[in-house]
Amino acid sequence: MDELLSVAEMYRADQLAIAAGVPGPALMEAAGAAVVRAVCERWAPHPTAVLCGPGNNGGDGFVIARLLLEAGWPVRLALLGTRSALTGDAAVAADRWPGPIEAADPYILKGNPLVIDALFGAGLSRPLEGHARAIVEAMEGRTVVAVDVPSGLHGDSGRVLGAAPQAALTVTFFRRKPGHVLLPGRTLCGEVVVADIGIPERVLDGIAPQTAVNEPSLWRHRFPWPALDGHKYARGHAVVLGGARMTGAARLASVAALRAGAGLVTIACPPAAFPVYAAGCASVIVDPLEEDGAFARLLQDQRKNAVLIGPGAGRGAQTRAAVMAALDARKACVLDADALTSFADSADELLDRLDKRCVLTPHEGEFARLFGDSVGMDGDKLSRVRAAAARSGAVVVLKGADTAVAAPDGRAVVNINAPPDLATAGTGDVLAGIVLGLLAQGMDGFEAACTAVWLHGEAGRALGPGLISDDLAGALPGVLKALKAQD
Ligand SMILES: NC(=O)C1=CN([C@@H]2O[C@H](COP(=O)(O)OP(=O)(O)OC[C@H]3O[C@@H](n4cnc5c(N)ncnc54)[C@H](O)[C@@H]3O)[C@@H](O)[C@H]2O)[C@@H](O)CC1
Ligand SMILES: [K+]
Repeated sequence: MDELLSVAEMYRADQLAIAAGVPGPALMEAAGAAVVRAVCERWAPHPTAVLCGPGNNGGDGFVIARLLLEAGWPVRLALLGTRSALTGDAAVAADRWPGPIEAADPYILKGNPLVIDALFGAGLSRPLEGHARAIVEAMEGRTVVAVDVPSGLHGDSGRVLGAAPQAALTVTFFRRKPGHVLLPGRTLCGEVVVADIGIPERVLDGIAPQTAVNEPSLWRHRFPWPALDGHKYARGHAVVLGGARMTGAARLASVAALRAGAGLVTIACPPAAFPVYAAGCASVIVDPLEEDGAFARLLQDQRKNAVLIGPGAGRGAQTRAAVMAALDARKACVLDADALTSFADSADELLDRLDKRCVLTPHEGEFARLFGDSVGMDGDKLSRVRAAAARSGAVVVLKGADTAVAAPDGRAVVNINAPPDLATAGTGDVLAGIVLGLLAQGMDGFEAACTAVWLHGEAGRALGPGLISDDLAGALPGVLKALKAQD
């Protein structure tokens, strides 16, 4: 499993490693050596400027400078702050640096050296200003190798505090931090190498991280592959509420639910729209809602076990009533788009009714409308999605290029396989449909959401540039086949 450690958890990992007998200076020496290894694998000896900060990130820099010098590289080292202010392991590392210590002035970047950014790492505690900011800004356009994180990037949030350089390579230690995968951090890090610095794996038992990169090892063992002796009813019957006008959305979602493996999919739609839906995918059942209360009656069928409401549903009282009908019928639910926005003025009415068999799939705008009052929009993406899941009791998928998924019990993942080509109309409807198809097959809400987000990203990658949302479901068989081959 690819855990993501918060900054606090990483400090705890360091402490536990030291308590287990790995000395602090040995960790720093290993960290520096790992950076040098990564650098030497990628660049030939080259004039290099190592910029060291006032803490242990700077200590790593002293180790790096010494090891590069020993490897025959032309190295200059500059320190932000004074040598006498260094303490602990950083002071030990500085003692072992045989060369001069220059002032961290943008002048040191003259001649376009390779820049090793060891100014600030996990200890970043406030926005960069003054001298620190000037030297970071002077890195613009240079080739930068970041130690742990690009300085100024916050390891928990992925946000820039003041300024941060664009790195070509970031070498971090033991495990990635959320800031390496959340935007804009992921972009600023460039290539990320995770180095083993001698922290024993078992320290994770004492930390029990709750955050991970979304990858198949988290949920593959529970993927609902059809059984040889199974039949379509064993694979669930998913229902999609179809709208009167934006009919494409429910059609995209219904096909995606089928491709994700649902045994049957029904679109329940206004009678006037019946011909449009009926002329769509031949594998989808279309059921016109002839009179008031027809949707609730349709859901009385116990075999219909999962419901998607939102894509193209329209905003307002009718959609709110449909959501309440699905919740009253105790179906597994996916609520997306208009189903979320319809509760913008009465968020608590919805949030008080949800449980972990409900998956909400808002983008940032929908999230703001539903959770703006309870959770707010100031926190970073992971904190907000976690708070939203805790508030609602539902699984929340906060979409974007760095989609984050949280369960009400505190688990969360960040998804990193989605290509930018997915930023096109209708892809959200497809995602909602995949979640629905997996819920119909009995997957639990959090696992269904994580699986769906990953499959959606893989389908996007398989198609690449030029993809439109109509293509995505058709790419799922190839993605699923490759996933199955990993078993
Ligand atoms: N045993 C350990 O804890 C290990 C730590 N390692 C390195 O140590 C780093 C963490 O070290 P530290 O906890 O000393 O933290 P940092 O070295 O990241 O920064 C802390 C220092 O920066 C100052 N500072 C923070 N934000 C500032 C700002 N905006 N402007 C100016 N000064 C600012 C703080 O006052 C403090 O002096 C990691 O990122 C990693 O690179 C590695 O050597 C591996 C082992
Ligand atoms: K750094």
